[in-house]
Amino acid sequence: MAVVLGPNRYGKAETRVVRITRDGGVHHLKDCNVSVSLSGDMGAVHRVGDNAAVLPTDSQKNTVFAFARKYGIAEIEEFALLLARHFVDSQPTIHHARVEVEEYFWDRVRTEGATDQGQHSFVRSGREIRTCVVHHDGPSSQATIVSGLKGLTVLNSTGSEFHGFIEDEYTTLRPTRDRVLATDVNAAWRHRGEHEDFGTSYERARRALLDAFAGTHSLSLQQTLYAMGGQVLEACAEICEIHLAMPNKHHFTVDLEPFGLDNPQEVFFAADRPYGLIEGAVLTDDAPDAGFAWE
Ligand SMILES: O=c1[nH]c(=O)c2[nH]c(=O)[nH]c2[nH]1
Repeated sequence: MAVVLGPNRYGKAETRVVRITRDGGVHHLKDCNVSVSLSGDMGAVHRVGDNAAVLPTDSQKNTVFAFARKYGIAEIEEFALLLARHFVDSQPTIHHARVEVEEYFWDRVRTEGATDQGQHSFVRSGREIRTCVVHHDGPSSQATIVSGLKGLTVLNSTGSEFHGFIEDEYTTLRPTRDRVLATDVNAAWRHRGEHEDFGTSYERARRALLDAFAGTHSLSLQQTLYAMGGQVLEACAEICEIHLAMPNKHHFTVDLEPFGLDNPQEVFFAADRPYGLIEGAVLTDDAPDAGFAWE
């Protein structure tokens, strides 16, 4: 029996980089978490510890900071592409780069009455986290770009039903015609190509997700998921595939009868676990092959 090296990759995970751009007294903040993962001619380092082909993860981290200084961070997809291309194109032993970036939003602090407030004071936003994953494997092939978001928490206080499901000997769930539907939207969408306005595209996709969540009278979270994915694809011609993972954040109507009280859908127990986890992909029928986009 012979032992061989299987798929492998390595890189610096979670470089936290904050880029401040000074526009006179007005500052702009970009707060990111960058994870680099490289692969290539890594047989010798695994077999005999020969590091000649290895670009240290420490250098990868330094590159993230240096690029943030040299080029700034506009859209996270552009920054990820810049890094991915740099690692593959500058190092003959590196054949593939995966760069993942998370962006954390900050809002300006604005104080009543003061005119110069908010120019350099920020409060971490309660918004979702914006994400992207870029793969690049050399000048001959197109990079793949997946954008997305995590933790977009939404709730419909009515307009949701769940009935008609299988009832077996273990079923206790009662069918309902009116329930609270809440979820944390985790979504990742694949762009058809490289040349996008990623900022506008992100806002359009996010808007479509929210519009579809609010606008769908839901018979199941699965139906809502499909409607949300479909609306993103309809609103954004530059996107060909979307993956969604949505926990069903159950809100159980509390039985207040022991206290002589009714509860006409007003008081809920918001359980945090266990939760139903609904996952699915929606794509256009002409979506090109995904390649390694989802790896
Ligand atoms: O929208 C739902 N989908 C399910 O599959 C499910 N299962 C469950 O217990 N509640 C729900 N709700």
